[in-house]
Amino acid sequence: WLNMQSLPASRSKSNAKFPCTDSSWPFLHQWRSLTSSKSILHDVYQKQLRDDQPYTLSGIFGDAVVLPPSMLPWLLAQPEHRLSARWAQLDALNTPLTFLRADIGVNPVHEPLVRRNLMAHLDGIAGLLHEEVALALDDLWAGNSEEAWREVNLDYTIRRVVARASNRIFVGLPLCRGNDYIENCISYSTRVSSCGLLISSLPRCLKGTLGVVFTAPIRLAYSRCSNHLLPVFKALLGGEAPASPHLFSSWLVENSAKLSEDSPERTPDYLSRRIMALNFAAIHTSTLTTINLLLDIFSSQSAPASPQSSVPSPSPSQDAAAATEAVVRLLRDEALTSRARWATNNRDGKVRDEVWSRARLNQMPRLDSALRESMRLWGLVPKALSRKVMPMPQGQGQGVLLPDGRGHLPPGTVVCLSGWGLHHDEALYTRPFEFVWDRFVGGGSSSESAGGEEGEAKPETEARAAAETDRQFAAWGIGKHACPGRFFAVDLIKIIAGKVLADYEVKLGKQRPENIWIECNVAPPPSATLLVRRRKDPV
Ligand code: HEM
Repeated sequence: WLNMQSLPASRSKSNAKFPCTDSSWPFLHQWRSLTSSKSILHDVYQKQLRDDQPYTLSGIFGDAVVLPPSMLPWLLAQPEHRLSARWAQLDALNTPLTFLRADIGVNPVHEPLVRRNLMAHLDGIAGLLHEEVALALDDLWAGNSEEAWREVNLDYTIRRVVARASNRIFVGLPLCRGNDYIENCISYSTRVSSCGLLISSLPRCLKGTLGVVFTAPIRLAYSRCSNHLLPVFKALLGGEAPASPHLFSSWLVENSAKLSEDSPERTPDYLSRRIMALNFAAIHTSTLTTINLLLDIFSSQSAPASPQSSVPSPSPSQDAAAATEAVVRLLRDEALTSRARWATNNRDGKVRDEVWSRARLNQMPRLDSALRESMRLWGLVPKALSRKVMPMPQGQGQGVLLPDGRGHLPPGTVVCLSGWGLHHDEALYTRPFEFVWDRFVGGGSSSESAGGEEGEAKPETEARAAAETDRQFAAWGIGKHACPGRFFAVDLIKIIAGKVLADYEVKLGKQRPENIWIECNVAPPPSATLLVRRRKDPV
């Protein structure tokens, strides 16, 4: 623990001597990386396919050594105490500072509950997620009128839908609908990311003092959220509120009872901070992924993946709007078929009750494929699988040797792979820069040389569900540290997108707005809007 703390906190400087990803002067490539990471990450991957060498990537927010794709199996085999995923994540956003209590990030007791309890309850919570999504979307998109078209800001509205639905499972009713709580959850999760990045750009000597100033907005957001969370946990701990099988706050309290009497993890304050760490993991990531998916679907113009596909190819004479309409129709048909199969209707044919379950969500292969394809195209971590070289106990050597003597990495070095390069590798994905929505439905020619997680050969037409990880798809990470919340996130995003497809008419301007890059972070533009109108008679 002491060893870990004594490592340079964030803004890693690579002492390893590898060629730079960019031939300009060292100072210049830090600045160039701020706006040009997309081409830098693409070029370095292409170079590595030829020379199989590591490269140093310099950036304002820290340096990293980009390993060639051939080293992926070696990287995955390294134990956490040598190459640490956790410390790479903690450093990247300075979470020991930005989570306000170092041990919330360093000792993530909420993580096993995501792996175990959240996974085990996915079936039971799908209906709750749907109920919250439906209400939140109607509040934010439909307003009082079903007649008029409305222009909605995607970032503003989807962030609130995601925050409300996630908190339906994290803390339950009525808090998940409390305006002050939700606004401050959003503020907290946004500020942990932005302040974390800002602190990363500071010289080490200024982090302590300026860190306190920069984290002030996070303190404020936490303090406001804790006004709501502390009473919830006091009631759960005191037995005044019943435990619930589908509530993360209940699982946290149950778990804390197994810890020693004097553990701070048993206090309402720590339990509240755990909920905020979950909000941080869930809100920003799921919001951006949903927005990318909606923008991709409602601007889709690509030919289908397979010539046998049921989607008509846009011909030169067919206008873009007709091509998009054809894709939307197929996805909407799937959403409506699913509703028809899982709903009970009133006598007048209107839906009375809908069953939501994993079985239902698993029967939406078109939407699954579109989501996976959107994540392939825009994966939120273009610098994938970041790992930090940890110091070894005395006598066991310092640092890590790369395979085949291709270099030595001193402690503190951060390594990664070019996830962007991997996802846009023409040998793995035909038409790599296009949104081919049905690429993973099966029957497509998506990943010709695709292998599974264990490297086994996969047939060309293999369908891939959005939450699956494999060695050609790094959007969730790969291997034992792959995102444990991905099944929950995929269910939520499919529920939101399915609802939009079934119940709303949507128009997007002529072109999909360009995503923005800030160093190795890529996101849809916060100003992106859609024109929406609630369908009068969705079915
Ligand atoms: C679309 C939404 C999401 C995306 C794109 C995403 C992506 C990721 C990625 C790329 C990693 C790092 C993997 C690595 O280093 O190899 C990660 C880790 C993690 N994610 Fe997610 N995530 C999402 C949603 C969630 C949600 C909803 C939760 C919790 C409910 C969650 C909890 C976690 C945790 C606890 C880790 C750390 C795992 C570890 O280090 O072993 N994520 N996520």
